[in-house]
Amino acid sequence: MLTIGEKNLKSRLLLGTGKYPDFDMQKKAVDVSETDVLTFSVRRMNIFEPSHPNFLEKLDAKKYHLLPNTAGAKTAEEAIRTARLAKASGLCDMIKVEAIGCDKTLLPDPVETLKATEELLKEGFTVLPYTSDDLVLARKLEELGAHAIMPGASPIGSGQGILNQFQLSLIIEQANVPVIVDAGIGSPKDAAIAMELGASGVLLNTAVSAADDPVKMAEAMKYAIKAGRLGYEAGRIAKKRYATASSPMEGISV
Ligand SMILES: CC(=O)[C@@H](O)[C@H](O)COP(=O)(O)O
Repeated sequence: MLTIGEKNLKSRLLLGTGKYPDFDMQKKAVDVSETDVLTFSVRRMNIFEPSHPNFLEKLDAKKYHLLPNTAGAKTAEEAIRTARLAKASGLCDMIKVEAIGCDKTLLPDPVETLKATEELLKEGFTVLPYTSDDLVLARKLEELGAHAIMPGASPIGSGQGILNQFQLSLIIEQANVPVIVDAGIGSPKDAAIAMELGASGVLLNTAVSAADDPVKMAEAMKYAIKAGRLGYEAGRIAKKRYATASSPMEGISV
């Protein structure tokens, strides 16, 4: 069980809702993933225009914890405004803070992320900031009261997987709130590695929505995250420089 703020989640997979070939495919992939949390960009939702297309329309939104995100924001002010809009529309009091500092890499702006997180926490939101894999920044976000830390594995939508396992593992080791690896996951292997490192969960979108078969990939991600978590809990063996026989001969008289 994963707990973020007051939400208890059965699944450790948090899924994005954008970029699917169509809404039927999106629904099938979401169903098979068994996720509890769906994230979506508030700016793309037409939340106050029910007649406009809404990319959650095929999903039974009541079955999920909705995690609106502030994608498109570059400043704390924009992120805060977007979060308030999501709350005012009655969608949810959880928010994924995304304040982008670089158009090419979509890497987060640390200063604006901190500012937005601080303000939204004061306003009573459950705040999950998307951050770089920087240990000190992660710690500062936690000190502010962030309910989870979401370090990127690699740039959003790049599918490059985890670029710096060392940095991620430092964040995981020191955090006292859930660490959700967010962005850049390319394959089930990447998701399993994140979980084996001890992450509390994985948030991903493109790896599923842009896969040749999004439904199959959603299922693969579900199993990879479960397998990674089990492996982490089971405790892997230590790496050794030289071989140790799997069937030791000591004590056996031939
Ligand atoms: C949907 C969402 O929140 C993305 O911004 C998120 O960071 C996922 O990134 P990937 O598409 O790389 O999985």
